Order: sequence, then structure tokens, then C-alpha cells
Amino acid sequence: MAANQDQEQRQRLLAAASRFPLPSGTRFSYGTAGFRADGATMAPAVCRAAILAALRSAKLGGAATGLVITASHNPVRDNGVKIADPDGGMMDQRWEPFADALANAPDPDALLQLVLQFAKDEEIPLGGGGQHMAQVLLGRDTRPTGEYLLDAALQGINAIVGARAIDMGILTTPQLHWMVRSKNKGIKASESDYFTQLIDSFRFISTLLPAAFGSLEELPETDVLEFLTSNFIRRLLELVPKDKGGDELAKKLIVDGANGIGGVKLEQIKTELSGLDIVVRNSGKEGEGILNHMCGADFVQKERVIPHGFSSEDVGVRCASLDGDADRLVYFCMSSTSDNRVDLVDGDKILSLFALFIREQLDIINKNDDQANRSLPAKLGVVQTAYANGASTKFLKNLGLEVALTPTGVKYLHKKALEYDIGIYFEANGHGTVLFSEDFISQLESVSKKLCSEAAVAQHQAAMRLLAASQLINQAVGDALSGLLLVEAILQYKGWSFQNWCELYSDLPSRQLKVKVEDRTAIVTTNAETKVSQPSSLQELIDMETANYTHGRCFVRPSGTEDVVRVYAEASTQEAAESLAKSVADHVERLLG
Ligand SMILES: CC(=O)N[C@H]1[C@@H](OP(=O)(O)O)O[C@H](CO)[C@@H](O)[C@@H]1O
Ligand SMILES: [Mg+2]
Repeated sequence: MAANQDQEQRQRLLAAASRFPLPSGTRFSYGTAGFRADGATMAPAVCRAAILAALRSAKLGGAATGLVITASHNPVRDNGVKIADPDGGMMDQRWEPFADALANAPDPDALLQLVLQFAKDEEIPLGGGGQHMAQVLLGRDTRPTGEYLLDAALQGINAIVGARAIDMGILTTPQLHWMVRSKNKGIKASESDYFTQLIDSFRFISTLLPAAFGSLEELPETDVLEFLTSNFIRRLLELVPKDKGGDELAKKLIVDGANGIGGVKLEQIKTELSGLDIVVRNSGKEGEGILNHMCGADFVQKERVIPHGFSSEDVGVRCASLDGDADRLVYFCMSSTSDNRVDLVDGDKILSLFALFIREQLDIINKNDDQANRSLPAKLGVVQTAYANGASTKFLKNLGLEVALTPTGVKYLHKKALEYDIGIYFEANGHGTVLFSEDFISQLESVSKKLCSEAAVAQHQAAMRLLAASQLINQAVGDALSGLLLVEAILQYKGWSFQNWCELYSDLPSRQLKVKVEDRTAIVTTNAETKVSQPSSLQELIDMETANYTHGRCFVRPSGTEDVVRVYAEASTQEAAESLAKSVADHVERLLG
């Protein structure tokens, strides 16, 4: 770096760090999902995360990275920040220790030294790459502190010479991840491109019923490129009726938007979704309620009661809940007027629906083939965490699917899912997606062409449905909007009601508790967090307690986002699950409290 550029770089870093000094006693940890704290105290962490996002882009040859300002399902006063890598996924875990060090640098000079040393170690070209040395896409949710923190982020990015900030505005978290991924792939990456892709692929799956076309002659010719730009879907859709008519209740969907950004975005596209009559509640409009307060996916999944804004008039209607930044999705239905309880369809059951659909399409494509010689051999895998309900894991294994378990946190699940041709992952709380490998998509495209030329209508349509699913479901991260549309498309395609879906299997009763202890890091876990290795006496106690219950299962782990130890228990009755969780929580408290 030339001496004057070097000087400029140093000055900019010192200036940014001085603008947002770290109050003494503050300690940030990148944790399971980035930095989070009271929104009013987040500016130093956001500015430093933005410096990091720019460095990450510079390290990767100027490929765009992303910075999202959100605290997801947490209370409205909180805020947070996380970084997306150029592939749209979470930032490489190897950079997390540096994120922590940077966020906690006590003064501007310490920060400068850290950056210079890190840039040297990682061979990051500081200051030398001209205009497009680094670019960072910025997004934020609807929190009141968002705008103030955006300013801190802009200053952080400008602290790196040659780095460019691109503010994408108020978005769902998955939209920003999608934009980062698309931009780096050289595909159109605006919000309207995102919406077009979702709407078209949704309509394709839901309306391309086996009987929708009389003969193949009616299908327009396609090629891969055209498919990817979704012109083909557009032309195909011109051939199918816009509204299939049918049952009003089947069409109706009430969506709890958690008073966050997801409801706002859904309002923008809902009239374009054929066969669906969507009503958004807790939409975030003035006067409708507070972000995530008594509503949203986290509330519904944990409390299992109807969210704010719903009433006995909604009994029997299919409902969905998003979280504050719309990367979690659960479904529910009120089955009786006598209480506020809901029948819940959590992430595990969404995963199960997706797995069934994908398996079905693969079976159609391969239906005339013998076992050893399939037209489209596919390694289909399912990824869950220990929080997945035991009944879901059993259901999936009974389908003959490979089920892998990882530690809690999307970054672990996503990484594992990438090992398959089609990897489906979900946390029980509703965060998840379906990943299609690029190799598999190319195979699918060529098989689809071959089937078309052979006039194998059913197989060809199944291949096209899978291609459309890969367009619809967000390939970067779990996305409540795209997940919701895939669920709705599959329900329409299968002609299923909420009840049909809910009855796939019955959840085992479960209970989650939090225990406050002196030092939660004293608990060390192993086997995807299902066993405690330290303190060793704790696992013996858990085993002893669990042995007293039919279908008993219990594990404990330190939370990555809160200062608590979480206890999870399952058993054959609700009382038994509560009692198992309580007795293990007592042991945790006695040993570590
Ligand atoms: C039991 C549970 O729901 N844990 C959540 C929670 O993590 P903890 O490490 O358990 O605090 O927040 C994570 C980030 O949102 C999410 O990935 C995870 O599933
Ligand atoms: Mg979220």
C-alpha cells in the first residue's frame, strides 16, 4: 500500500472507532446469530461488524457480502447485526473469533492494530484495489433503532478505503441473504426480482397438476437458461387457469406477521398468489401491536396459544406465524372455541411435508427404472437438531430417509445439508430450507429435457416441479415467505387440508425449561448436544431420571444466545415430560447454580 493510502486507511479506522466508542464493561459475543443487545447500545458492535463485512468482501476479491441489522424474534428494544458471506449463507465460522476481538477492542488504537494485523495474516489487500475493492449490501428490519444503526454500519464500511456500501432498505433477513447470493451469481438481485421468482415458481407448482395439460404439444419449448430467468414459467402459466376455483376454506390463510417486516412484504405480493386468499394480521401497521409481543413464530411455537389479534372466529382456519425478520415459519390452527390452544405445525412438520413432496417427485421421475439404474439418482438427506420432536425423526426414518443431527444453530444445519444432492434442514422453531446442489440441478435439467423429448408427461412434470421448488425455496437461508409459499403450493398440489398435514404423525409431549446458573460454559456437550461430557456426573443423573419415563428423552445445553442453560425433555404424556424436565433442571441448578 502506498504511504499516503496507508495513512488514509489508518485515519479512517481511527475516526470510525472514535465515533462509536465501546462503553467500559461492555462485552459482545458473535454467538449463534451475530451480535445482539439493547438496540441503543449496539452502535459500536454494528460499526465494527461493518468493518469486518468490508474486510471479508476485500478478502474474497470484492464479492459482495451482506450486513443485516435485526434482532429477529427478540423484543423491540433489542437489536443485532450479522454478516452474510458471498454465497448468501452465514459468515464463515473461522472469522468469528476475529469478529469477537474486533467488537471488543477497548479503544481506537487497539482496533486499528487488530485490523492491520488481521489484514496481514489473512492477506487482505487494504487500500490497493480501487473503487470495487469491497462491497457490502445492507438491510435492516423495522426496529426503531434500525436507522441509527444503519448510520453506524455505513461509517464502518467507509472506514475501509475502496469499500462501497449498498443500502437495500428495510427487508426481511432472508431477502438480504438472497440478494447477496444472486448478485454474486450475476443474476438479477432486486426486490422485485425476488418477488417475481417466488410468485412464478409458486404458481407453477400449485397449478401444474397432473391433469393440467392434455398433451405435451401444449407445453412450450424451453431451455435451461430460459427456465432460470423464469420466462418459461411465465409462458407456461399463461396456459393454466389463473383461479382453479374450489373450497373457500382451503384457500383462506391467515398470517401473523409478528408486527414485523414479513407481513409488510406479504401484503405487497398476496394478490398475485392464485388460489390463495391471504389475510395478514399483526401486519406492523400503526396501532396493530408491538413487534414480536404476544405474537410471531417464536411466541406461537413456545406457548402453543393463539397470538394477539386472533379470536374464536378463526377456529378451523389455516394460520401461519412469521417471526420479526421473517426467517422463521410455523403453522397453526385453532381447533376449538373453548380455549386458546392451537394445533401446531412446527419446523419438523414443515420439513416432513417438504421431504414427502420431494420424495414423491423423485419416485415419479424414477418410476419405470430398476433400483440400480435410476434416471435421476439422488442423495436426499434430512438435517435436524436434538430439539426435533422424536416423533418427527421416527416418521422420517420410517420413510427410509437419512436423518442427520447437528448442534443447534442454522450454520451447523446448513453446512450439513450441503453434503446432499437435496438437503432439507429445519430447526423445530421453524427456521429451515431445502438446498439443491448445483450438480443435481444440472442433472435435473438434462433429465427434464430428455423426458420432454420422450413425451413422458408425468415424469417431465415431476422434474419441472422439482426445478420450480429449487427456484421457490431460498437457497441462501431459511426464509418464512418462500417456505410459506412452498407449503401452500404443496398443499394445493396434493389437495391437502391443514388437518391432513397435521396428522402425518403426533408430536410426543415435550417441555423446555431455562435454568440460570453461575457459569453456563461449565456445561460441555457432545454427540450433537445430546450428551453432557462435563460435568460428567450430570449425564449420569440425566440418564437415571430419563430411565423412569416411557419414551423419555432429555438433554441439556448452554444457550448460545441467552445467559441460561436449556433443558429439553420428551415423554409419553405432558405431565411426564414436565416432570422429567423439572427434575433434570433441579440437578442442573444444584450442580451449577
Ligand atoms: C432451542 C432454540 O430454539 N434455540 C434457538 C436459539 O439458540 P440458543 O443457542 O438455544 O439460544 O436461537 C438461535 C438463533 O435464533 C436458534 O438458531 C436456536 O434454534
Ligand atoms: Mg428470525
